[in-house]
Amino acid sequence: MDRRLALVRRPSPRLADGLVTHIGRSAVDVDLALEQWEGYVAALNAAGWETVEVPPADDHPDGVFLEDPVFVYGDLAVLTRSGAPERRGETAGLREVLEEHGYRVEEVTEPATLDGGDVLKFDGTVWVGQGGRTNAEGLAQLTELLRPFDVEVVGVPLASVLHLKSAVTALPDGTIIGYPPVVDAPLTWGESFEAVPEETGSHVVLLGGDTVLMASSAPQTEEELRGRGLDVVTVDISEFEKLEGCVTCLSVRLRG
Ligand SMILES: NC(=O)NCCC[C@H](N)C(=O)O
Repeated sequence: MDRRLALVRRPSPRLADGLVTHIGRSAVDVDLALEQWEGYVAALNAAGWETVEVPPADDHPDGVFLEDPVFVYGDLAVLTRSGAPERRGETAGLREVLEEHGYRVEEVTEPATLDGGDVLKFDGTVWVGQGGRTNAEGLAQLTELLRPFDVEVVGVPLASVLHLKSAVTALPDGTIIGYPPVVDAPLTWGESFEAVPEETGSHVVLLGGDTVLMASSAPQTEEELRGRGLDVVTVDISEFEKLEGCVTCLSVRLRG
């Protein structure tokens, strides 16, 4: 079986100062967040994923949301340039780790902005949210970097949520699930789109086969996904949700 490897980054002691954009600020319990992060890592490990900790970014409150500073596709790793200037230093230390794991590393450059959380890939298509964090130049540079691959890149307008993957993710069979009030362009996916009843239910990490990881804050969606025959693993990430974080953004899954 392929080796399954995921990168993670330990939460900063300054986590509680993380950015909030589309929700009100509420107090984050940093000790509880650390326990929840350990639970998240344990869930990945229990599902057969080896985890590698990248160097911490303690000066960056949002550094734990590792999906945003890097996007991987095939043998390519793209270090991003966040639309939130406060988050730009989070790419530090990632090039070395990615090169160690055999990636060729490219960087998105000014005036482009791109957050990994805006990039959803599934089966030869890459959808790129166009909102507060990723601009048209970011889409253009990513499209160029992905040119060597047999891939279709599609821009998706986004206004109601932080990132594209805060609104939609893909199930193992390619169904795109989303919570309609925050999906600005459902027609992008046509009949492949299916609504879920809770916002945090629209975030799943594919763990392999029919197993998905999701937040425990979406019990109705969990039941629906189990009803579809999926094996569902849940984790409590309440402290990260207070900062608009999701299960998807707490790790970067590498190729086998
Ligand atoms: N990909 C993601 O959904 N990342 C969550 C980032 C949350 C962080 N507080 C931020 O605003 O950037």
